[in-house]
Amino acid sequence: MAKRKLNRRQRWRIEKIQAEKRDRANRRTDQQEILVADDLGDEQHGVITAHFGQQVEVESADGPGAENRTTRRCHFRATLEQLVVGDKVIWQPPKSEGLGVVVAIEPRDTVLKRPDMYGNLKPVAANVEQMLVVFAPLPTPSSSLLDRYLVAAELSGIAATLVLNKADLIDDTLRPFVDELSDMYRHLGYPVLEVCAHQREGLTPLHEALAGKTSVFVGQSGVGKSSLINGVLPEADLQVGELSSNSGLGQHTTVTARLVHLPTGGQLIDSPGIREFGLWHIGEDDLLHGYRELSELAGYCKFRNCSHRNEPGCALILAAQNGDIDEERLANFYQISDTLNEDGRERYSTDS
Ligand SMILES: Nc1nc2c(ncn2[C@@H]2O[C@H](COP(=O)(O)OP(=O)(O)OP(=O)(O)O)[C@@H](O)[C@H]2O)c(=O)[nH]1
Ligand SMILES: [Zn+2]
Repeated sequence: MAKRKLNRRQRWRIEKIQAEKRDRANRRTDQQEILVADDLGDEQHGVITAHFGQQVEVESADGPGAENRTTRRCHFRATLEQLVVGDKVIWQPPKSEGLGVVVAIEPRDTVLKRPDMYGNLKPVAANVEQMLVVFAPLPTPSSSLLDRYLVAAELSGIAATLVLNKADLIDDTLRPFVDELSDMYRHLGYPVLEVCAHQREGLTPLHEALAGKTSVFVGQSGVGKSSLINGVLPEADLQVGELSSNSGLGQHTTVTARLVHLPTGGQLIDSPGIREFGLWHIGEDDLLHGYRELSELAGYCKFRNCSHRNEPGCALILAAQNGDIDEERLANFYQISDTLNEDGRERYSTDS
């Protein structure tokens, strides 16, 4: 059969496909070289402190204090589930020059997830112990939005602390409103700290709350998360600041998370993806479990399948009528529940 002459466009397409094939083959060889190499040292424990596509940064510590910490770039075995910042891992250093290899992930205590661009839930951080939910007099706080973060924290098994920033803006008119809001959450057992990132006031209790734990800051855009993070981080550790400066205008362009150490001994994990953390994957039953005072009562409803909307003998409605629980929380529960679509996914992020 006579060979058909290809036009320029067709030749370009074929060259592109061949280049992609070569690229894939090179990547495979690269991986094989890493995995079959027997020039790796003993297994060590480490924590993922940053993720860069095909590589991660792993930190190991020989003892307490920054002087005992070392970080090393590593590849990871292709068979591992997706590694995220905060993951505790087993890795092997190279015997000579080069990259280490992460060979196993230790079971995660907690995991924060969010949907990727295709809507599939992907982990973004692991082993977070504390969520600092930031709010401020401006933008005007919404208890429904705060509840969303708190529910997400409860359902992830992460302790939550509320941080009221921009205390300098609380005048006599605003004071009763923010106090009422803070008291509602304090009564539920959530600590509420009042701080001012601009005047660096109230930072001592914040440092104390951060000490010895792995924390994340979450909250609506503009409440001052970047300002607070810069306030608690030492000068030398401004990587988080660099990340957050991308989102200073509300544009979350950087997706890489990073774990940094605080002078107080705690750790902070930060990324724009974590800051937008929301109720991505919950159904109505889960939602109730995220409301600590409501879920406790639900067992006392007259009907086992009570929807807690208008049934006689609903323990939640009765408690709200008697003033035993805050009506605002019940109203928020209804409102969030209404935004859950049929397959149990929240249609709106906490950033909306
Ligand atoms: N008055 C006052 N303004 C503050 C304070 N802290 C932060 N701000 C201001 O609030 C605005 C938003 O602060 P950011 O730190 O960028 O807020 P953010 O929550 O990180 O915002 P995103 O990056 O969009 O999520 C900036 O103009 C800050 O200067 C404060 O304590 N008092
Ligand atoms: Zn009920």
